Amino acid sequence: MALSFSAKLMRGVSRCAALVTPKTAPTSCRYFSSAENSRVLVNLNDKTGVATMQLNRPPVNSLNLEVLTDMTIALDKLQTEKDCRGMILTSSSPGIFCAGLDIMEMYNPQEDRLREFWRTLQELWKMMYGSRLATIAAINGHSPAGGCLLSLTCDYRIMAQGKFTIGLNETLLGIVAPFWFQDTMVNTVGHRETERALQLGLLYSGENALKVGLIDELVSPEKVMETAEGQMQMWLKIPDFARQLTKEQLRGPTVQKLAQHQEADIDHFVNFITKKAIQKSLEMYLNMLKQKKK
Ligand SMILES: CC/C=C\C/C=C\CCCC/C=C/C(=O)SCCNC(=O)CCNC(=O)[C@H](O)C(C)(C)COP(=O)(O)OP(=O)(O)OC[C@H]1O[C@@H](n2cnc3c(N)ncnc32)[C@H](O)[C@@H]1OP(=O)(O)O
Repeated sequence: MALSFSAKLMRGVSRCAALVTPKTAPTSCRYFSSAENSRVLVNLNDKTGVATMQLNRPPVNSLNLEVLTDMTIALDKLQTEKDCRGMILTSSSPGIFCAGLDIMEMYNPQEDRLREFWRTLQELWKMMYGSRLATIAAINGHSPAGGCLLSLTCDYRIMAQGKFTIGLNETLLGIVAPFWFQDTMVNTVGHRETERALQLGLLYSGENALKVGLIDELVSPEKVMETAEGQMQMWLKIPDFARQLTKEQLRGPTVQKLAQHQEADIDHFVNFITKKAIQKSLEMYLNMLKQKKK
């Protein structure tokens, strides 16, 4: 019998539930996942109640089924820690926050895995967008497509200055950002800017992202984490209950919309991605990425 998503989550939680506390760790800092080969590195500072989640899948932190699953499990675990109040999402590879979904999950896919991949992304998005935690994205590098989406699920975005770009560029790959990607963008930058950005597949510079409100602050790369930590202190000055209820009122309807159409969205995604023309577009984009190096 197929396991429900929550059953799979519980199975995953029990698999990685042991908290690892390396001898060298400060006593206030608990490591949920610190092994260098973990795809997601998570620690919780018991003194501040702030967790840090680092994407750790070099070279570009592209999101495959395993990374998405690990993130979902880690977030679920943090949210059940009653003393955890905030989370900073960042990357262990300065220069790349996240290259978005792993295109290899969508290219020549096996249908079962493709379905599970999309469902896991949906679940992660719902958890992140509706999280009881105050969440801040410390965007320390490029953040296209799914990378931009992840940052948009946070309550506040700080990006590193430099040549990095951010945006929902799906149309450049010949694919279409689904309604819930679009909703998240509309809720952040408004309808008109979303129309322009998504149709053109705009990748914004940090300066332009700041102008349209896609990010909240642009700071030098070495200041990204300390700015995130400082900003988090402000968010945590607000009583949790009041902040959480306000967030729920503002974001709940958007989360509900996906929850109500989740199965249809998976069918739609699978039908769309497996079309010959879409596979051709993905192949051309992958070739373009490889050619770039030569
Ligand atoms: C109506 C419709 C309704 C329903 C749904 C239908 C549609 C589906 C919607 C799907 C939504 C999709 C969301 C996505 O996120 S798609 C992914 C988009 N990502 C990108 O476009 C980014 C591509 N990458 C880059 O631009 C660069 O890699 C980056 C991030 C700027 C970093 O540059 P650089 O440091 O120079 O690194 P390289 O380019 O050399 O990359 C190194 C290595 O990684 C491979 N790679 C890069 N990105 C990805 C990726 N996203 N997936 C898989 N692999 C990736 C790259 O090819 C290199 O590989 P190599 O083997 O050559 O080393």
